[in-house]
Amino acid sequence: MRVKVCGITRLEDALLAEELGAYALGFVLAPGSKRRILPEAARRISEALGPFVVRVGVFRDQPPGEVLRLMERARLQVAQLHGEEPPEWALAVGRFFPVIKAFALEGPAKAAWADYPAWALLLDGKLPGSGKPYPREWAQPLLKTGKRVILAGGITPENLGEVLALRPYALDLASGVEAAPGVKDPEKLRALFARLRGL
Ligand SMILES: O=C(O)c1ccccc1N[C@@H]1O[C@H](COP(=O)(O)O)[C@@H](O)[C@H]1O
Repeated sequence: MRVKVCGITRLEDALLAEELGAYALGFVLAPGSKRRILPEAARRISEALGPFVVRVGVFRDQPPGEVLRLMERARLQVAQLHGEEPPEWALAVGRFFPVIKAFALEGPAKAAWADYPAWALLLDGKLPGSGKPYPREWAQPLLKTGKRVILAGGITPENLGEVLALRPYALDLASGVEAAPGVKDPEKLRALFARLRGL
């Protein structure tokens, strides 16, 4: 299973996640986040990683020009739009970087979201990065469309089985493997990848 570890702010966390087998690492460049990282700090981490781990920038309601500037400054590879961005913004960013579009669930996902112009769609709870899960069956209408769907929102090493059962394209975790916002817990990271190998 592809796993993105999000909310990276420290080099040691990034290197451990890479070593354990993370497919992608997320750097939150959205204002107001308790996991926000400056683009220069994200760049230093990005440049220390090997070539086979995807560097994702996470944005919320930032116009395409700002997203593209930050992506370049931080040397990231995929843009995750986590707000109410109109499709035109994703198209503008998508001319330069693959886009992941996140949707906040307050009820069942809408199959029509599959038409949003993005490489993959991400389903999160109402409050991004809050660690609060939603009823997992809410993901089904979008999963059934055949679009690449990434599941996020309150995933932990303990509840991994219930999200894996839905057979998403990938999983995305922030708080479930943290000791504090922006600080990963090495034991939780190890538990996550050990469980993934065992399931
Ligand atoms: O983590 C944040 O602070 C954040 C801020 C703004 C947009 C997205 C954010 N995080 C995303 O939230 C989910 C993970 O949430 P959880 O903590 O595992 O419940 C993931 O998609 C992050 O990219």
